[in-house]
Amino acid sequence: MSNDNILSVDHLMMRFGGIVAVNDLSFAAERRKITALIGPNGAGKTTVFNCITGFYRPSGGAIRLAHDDGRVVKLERLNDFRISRQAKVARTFQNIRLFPGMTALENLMVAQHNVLMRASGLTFLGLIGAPSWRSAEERAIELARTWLARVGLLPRADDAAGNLPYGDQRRLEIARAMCTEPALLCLDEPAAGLNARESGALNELLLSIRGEHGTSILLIEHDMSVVMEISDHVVVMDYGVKIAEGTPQAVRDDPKVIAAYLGADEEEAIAVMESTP
Ligand SMILES: Nc1ncnc2c1ncn2[C@@H]1O[C@H](COP(=O)(O)OP(=O)(O)OP(=O)(O)O)[C@@H](O)[C@H]1O
Repeated sequence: MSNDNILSVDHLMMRFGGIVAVNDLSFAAERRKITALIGPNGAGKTTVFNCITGFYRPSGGAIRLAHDDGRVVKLERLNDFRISRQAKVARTFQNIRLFPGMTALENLMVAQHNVLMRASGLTFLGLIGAPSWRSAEERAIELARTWLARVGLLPRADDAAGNLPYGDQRRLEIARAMCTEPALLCLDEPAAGLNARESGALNELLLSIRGEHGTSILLIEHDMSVVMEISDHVVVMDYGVKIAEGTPQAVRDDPKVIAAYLGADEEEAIAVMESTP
């Protein structure tokens, strides 16, 4: 890997009472690349995400995010609100967390709440319809419509998010995260529950977010067809520690990785070994 890392995780520790969920984990995610974090169930992947995105305060170690302009943010010291606002880290969750009764467009407007609240002068300018507020609102609608189009959901902009098919809801969540204009996009199992066609569409979307949009992506994923096809770098965890990292091809052929998956779940082990990068 080059040294242009957007994220550096150094000696990360996370303990829950007597359980050591993440044990002295170090890895980096390169700027404008897709880094995948994989490993059998319970390996500690989501805990790492929760530390990066401020849901958990790590028991030890450092997590640094380096912006394009050289500014470095110490994520382990910030709460989740500041991490999304100052560090520009956005995430999606294993379970879909949209507002089901709001339309697809409204879900993307809610994501821009911080920008709109500032533009509204904490509601006053919004109430009187000040020009600065109106132009901020127009920009927010434009950004929302751009991302709806990018994920193929513009025709369904006015449909309730909860009425969309499952695969569409997953893409809408990614669009919502992108409306916050993140420097780093963290996706927790975005392919969970998708069929092969939907996984293919997800791959294309993530490659375009990395390629055309230039956003760095950190991905937890069990679907090896996604991991092997789109990742630039793969970090493999087992029992809270890193057991391997490298290109998709290198980790797929690594005996330690195969052993970890064999010990965990036969179906997953076969998926790793049969996957083609
Ligand atoms: N809030 C918590 N309190 C106590 N233990 C926890 C907590 N969160 C995670 N753990 C434990 O930490 C370990 C790692 O869990 P984690 O969810 O990070 O694994 P994972 O690799 O994301 O698993 P999966 O692929 O199944 O989502 C597990 O043993 C889990 O039970």
